Order: sequence, then structure tokens, then C-alpha cells
Amino acid sequence: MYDWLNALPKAELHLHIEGSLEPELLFALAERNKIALPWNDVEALRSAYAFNNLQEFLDLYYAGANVLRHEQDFYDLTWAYLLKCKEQNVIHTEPFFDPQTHTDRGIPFEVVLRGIKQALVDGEKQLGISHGLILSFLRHLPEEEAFKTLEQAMPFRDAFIAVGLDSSEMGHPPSKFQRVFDKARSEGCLTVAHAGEEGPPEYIWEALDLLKIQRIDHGVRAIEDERLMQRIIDEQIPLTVCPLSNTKLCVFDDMRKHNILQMLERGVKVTVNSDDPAYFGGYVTENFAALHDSLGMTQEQAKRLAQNSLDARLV
Ligand SMILES: Nc1ncnc2[nH]cnc12
Ligand SMILES: [Zn+2]
Repeated sequence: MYDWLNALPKAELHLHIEGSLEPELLFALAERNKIALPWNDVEALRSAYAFNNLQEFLDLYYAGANVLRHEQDFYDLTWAYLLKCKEQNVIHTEPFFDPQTHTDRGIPFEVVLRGIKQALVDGEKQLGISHGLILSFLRHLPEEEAFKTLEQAMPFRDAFIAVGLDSSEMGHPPSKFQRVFDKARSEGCLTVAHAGEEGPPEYIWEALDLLKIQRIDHGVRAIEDERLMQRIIDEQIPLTVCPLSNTKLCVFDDMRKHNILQMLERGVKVTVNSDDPAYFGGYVTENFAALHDSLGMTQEQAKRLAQNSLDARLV
């Protein structure tokens, strides 16, 4: 089944490029950039990948990103991810990048963007993988900081297709960023947002009504609100679901309790994605395989999920 799932043509619509930083590359970049790490070796780092919630993961994810300093580092990170896409027949990808994770450490915005974008452009030419890059704001930081980031991004407007919203969800509702998203849309950006990962269904309503998003990232808690479910089904609003992430971050305590197939059968446009594959134990194919192993996903369901990902592309 793994090989069959791997061979399915698919798009990945929810992937944080910083979350594809494998421990081996992290150590290699630390050595190249002469950065001391708090872990003795790759195995010690990997064994720290045990999380009880989103915040515990984010603390390690931001610490790991500290080894990314130069344009070439961002290029190498993105290229390694694209090679994985090639291996797993991901023919189109729409990665997020978190500029504030880097600009807050003194890395210029353009260093980050140039490295990632050049790899994506080379990936189109050399690997035949198309892309649309998404600039994601960190929601635990103030609105003002997001405005500054959008301003920094404007000279590079052609390099990305959309803005998104990620990081610590609880206590940081989409409404906090309504004005930033208004501005981004006025500049021609499409919009997506993480909502309903740990946060309540109200955050999904806000993301739809205030941020006017094209797609919901995660959205698994929509199932708690029947009126919201009806809207998502009627309007065929895509959900970018990340099964391994959801179990690693204890959104579901067991893959057998995941609601993705229940949503699929109700007519929700759900897709399968890896979120932060280096931290959660696998790329897109491993996510599909987990649904087969734990939920009995059939080949017919897998085909519909893969087709949804191709249909839900922003570009
Ligand atoms: N799953 C996730 N939720 C929120 N922010 C993130 N940043 C990276 N991965 C994330
Ligand atoms: Zn995410």
C-alpha cells in the first residue's frame, strides 16, 4: 500500500519550510555556521521530539530555526524538501515560511526569501514541481509586527501568492489580524489561516468572515459546530489536515480517533499534509499511510483525498 500511496500524484498545501529541517541538516548547518547546540548529537535531538501540545513543539521548532543564517542555508533547506516531494510524487507544493522567526534574530527578510524562492524556482525547472509560496505571520506577536513584515515583503510581492497565520493559536484569534489581512488583500494577496487546530470553532468563523480566507489550515475542530460544518460543505472550503501532526501534538490522542475520513465522507474538501515533517515522523506519503494503517482508508478514499489536494491549489 505504501508504494501505491507514494505513486499517487498529489499536492502539498500545508508545510512549514522551517518544519522540514531534519536533525541531520540542522547539525550540518550548525557546524557550517559555527553554532553551539544544546544537544550532543542527532539522536539526542530526535529524542526531544515528544510533545504534549502545540506550544511545546513550537519552542523546539523556533530553537531549531536558529541554525538558518545565510541565503544558502535557506536554499539547502528548501532543496532537501523538494527532493522529498520528488520521491513522493508531490507535483505541486504551497509551502509557508515564517519571516519573523528569522528577522527577529537579525536575518534580513531578503536573505530568507531569496534562498527559499531560488530553490523553488530551481525545483520547477529541474524537478518539475510547481509551487506557490505563502508568507505566514506569527500570531503570538503583535499586529504591529505583522504590519512591519508585510511592508518588508512588498518589494518582493511577486515572489509569494498568499499570506497565512500560524504559531500559538490559543489566545490569539484571527480577529487580531483583521487589518493586516485587509491590507494584504488590497495588495492582491490571497489568504489562508491556521484555525481550529487547538482553537475553538469560533476561530474558524473569524478566519472565514474577517480574514476572508480561501482555505482553512487544520480546521479539525469544525466538527464541533454543525452550522460551520454545513457552511464548509456548502461552500466547499478546503481544509489542509495534517494527521501525524495532530497526533504528535495531542489534538487527537490516537490516530484511530482522527476525524479526517468522517469529514471526507460528509463531503468536506479535506486534504492530507505533513505540516512539519522533520518533527512529526513523516512526509505526505507517511501521513496517507497512517490513515490506511489506523483508519482503514481505502484506495478510493486516498484517490479522493489526493484529487482534493490538486483541486484546492491556490495557483
Ligand atoms: N502546526 C502548527 N500550528 C501552528 N503553527 C505552526 N508553525 C509550525 N507548525 C505549526
Ligand atoms: Zn501548520
